[in-house]
Amino acid sequence: MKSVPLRWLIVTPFIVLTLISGITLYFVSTITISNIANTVGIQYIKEVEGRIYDRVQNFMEPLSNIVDTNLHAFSHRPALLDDLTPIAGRFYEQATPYNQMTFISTATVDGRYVSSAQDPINRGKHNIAANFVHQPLTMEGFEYDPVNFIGPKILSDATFSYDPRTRPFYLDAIKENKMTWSAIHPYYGYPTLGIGLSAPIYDQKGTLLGVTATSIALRELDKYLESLELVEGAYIFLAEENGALIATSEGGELYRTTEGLTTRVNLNSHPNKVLQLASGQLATGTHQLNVDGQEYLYFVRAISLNYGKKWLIGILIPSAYHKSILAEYTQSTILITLALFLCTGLMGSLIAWYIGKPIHRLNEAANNKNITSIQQLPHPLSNIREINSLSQGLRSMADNLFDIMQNLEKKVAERTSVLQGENDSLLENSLTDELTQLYNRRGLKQVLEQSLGKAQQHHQKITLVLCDIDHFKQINDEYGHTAGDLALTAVAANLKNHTRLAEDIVARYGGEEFVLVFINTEVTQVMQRLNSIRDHFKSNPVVHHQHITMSFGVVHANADSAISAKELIEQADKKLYEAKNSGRDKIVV
Ligand SMILES: Nc1nc2c(ncn2[C@@H]2O[C@H](COP(=O)(O)OP(=O)(O)OP(=O)(O)O)[C@@H](O)[C@H]2O)c(=O)[nH]1
Repeated sequence: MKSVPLRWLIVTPFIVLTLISGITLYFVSTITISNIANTVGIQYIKEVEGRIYDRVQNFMEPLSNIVDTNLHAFSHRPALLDDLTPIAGRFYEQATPYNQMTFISTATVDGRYVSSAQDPINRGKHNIAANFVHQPLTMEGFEYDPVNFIGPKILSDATFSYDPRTRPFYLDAIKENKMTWSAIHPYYGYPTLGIGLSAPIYDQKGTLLGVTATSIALRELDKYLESLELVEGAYIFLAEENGALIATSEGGELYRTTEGLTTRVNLNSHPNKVLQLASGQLATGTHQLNVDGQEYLYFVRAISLNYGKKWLIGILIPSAYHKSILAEYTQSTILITLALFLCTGLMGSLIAWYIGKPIHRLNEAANNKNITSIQQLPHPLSNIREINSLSQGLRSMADNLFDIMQNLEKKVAERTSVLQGENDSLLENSLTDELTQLYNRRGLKQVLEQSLGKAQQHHQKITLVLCDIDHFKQINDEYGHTAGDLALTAVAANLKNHTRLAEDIVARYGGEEFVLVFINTEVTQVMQRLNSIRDHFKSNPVVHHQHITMSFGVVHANADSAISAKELIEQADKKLYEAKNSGRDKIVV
């Protein structure tokens, strides 16, 4: 199996994980992002819509509460309507908390009218209007007086003839004979719409006493929608069920006056194309709207006010908005994830390097032919316990091996020395004649060739003598073999005594035949030696008073002669043969 580097083993899983995570995150985010964006968008819309719903409800609630309260009071205590002056104070106080409560009024069946009148735009302009104070059915404006309720007349206000029973709020309430909403209408002279709620007053016997009403300016709702901080490109509208606008986040006009004719702005005629197209889908619920290629999430919710009034809230948000936010988040998440994996991979690589480096060093030392490279490894080798214990193990193994090797070397040296001795002894034995301790024929061959080569190299003379004991058989026959051996030993000693130990050679050539080699010696000197040898035999018996003689064949080679050892011996043999044949005890040169 192919081995894998530690670094790759650690880093590869992180690279694979990074790729898988990146690809998975990319696909998951691409597929789910639009669903999530829609869900988030709808959540956002619902949250905004809830706030608007509550705001509109809170805004409109006082209207019906006040009418309800007054209706209840007058129908149970009709006498209150006998004097409308305190009613002026009551209405003034009721309107005080609400800046947009333009009128809180009551008209009686006999045509009297009193109201708390409030400027729909300019806050603080809060007065009393009544048509019975100085002249019946003549409307006048009055300052509020906390004691008398109706204070001095406001001179700047126009005085005009006014019969409330001819006004829509009165007529509608009588006609419907119940709590009735007025149509939403502009306040003349003011840039705001308004709406009223009126109810006929009956006493407990069912006698009609008049009509009580309130009206409110709706400009606050428009300002509220405008003030909402929405995502860029979003729109909100508040409209009636037929699409007539009550308020928008646009802050655009809500009614137009053309040639004295005032008309409400409807969604379907709105200059903003998004709002205009929104008019096509006023059913409550979630819709998708495409305006010039731009997708909008569009949500419509109904607001049910008291007494059967129903309005619509519409919210439009560009779908791209949440998608782009989510895409940014997803992108960041992917990048952070990838960066994390990358860092982890790098960290893994560093760890691998940290672990791998001492292992690599161990490996190098282990592969080195010199065992000391393991012994010389630093200690501790690494901060990793396992690697240190491996290094320690390897070091002690190397120490043991080192000791074993040293012992082995010592034993081999000892053994080699013994073998060398044995070898020397064997060699000596193989070259020496056991009986006479002279060179045997093999020894003679070896030393003769060396001496001959040396003599020829140094241009020295060399003389070889082959000699044989005469009639040696008779000694054996007469005295036995042991005596013959003693005789041979005595001959060898005599020959040896007449040669120079360092330079000359004495050898037993075989049986009772011997060889003498004289280096750098004149023939006359050789002859002297041979004669001395012969003399010694004459005066010294070799065994049992037995004297012997020897025959000699002498070959002399000059300094420049190129004769071989073999030729020397052959020639000497011939001379010896001559000596033997010519009567023995002779030297033939
Ligand atoms: N004791 C003993 N006798 C040996 C040894 N080697 C050879 N001989 C004897 O030497 C004798 C040699 O005899 P021969 O070859 O007939 O020669 P010889 O009697 O000396 O006569 P010539 O050489 O002709 O003078 C034989 O009897 C051998 O047995 C040895 O190592 N010990």
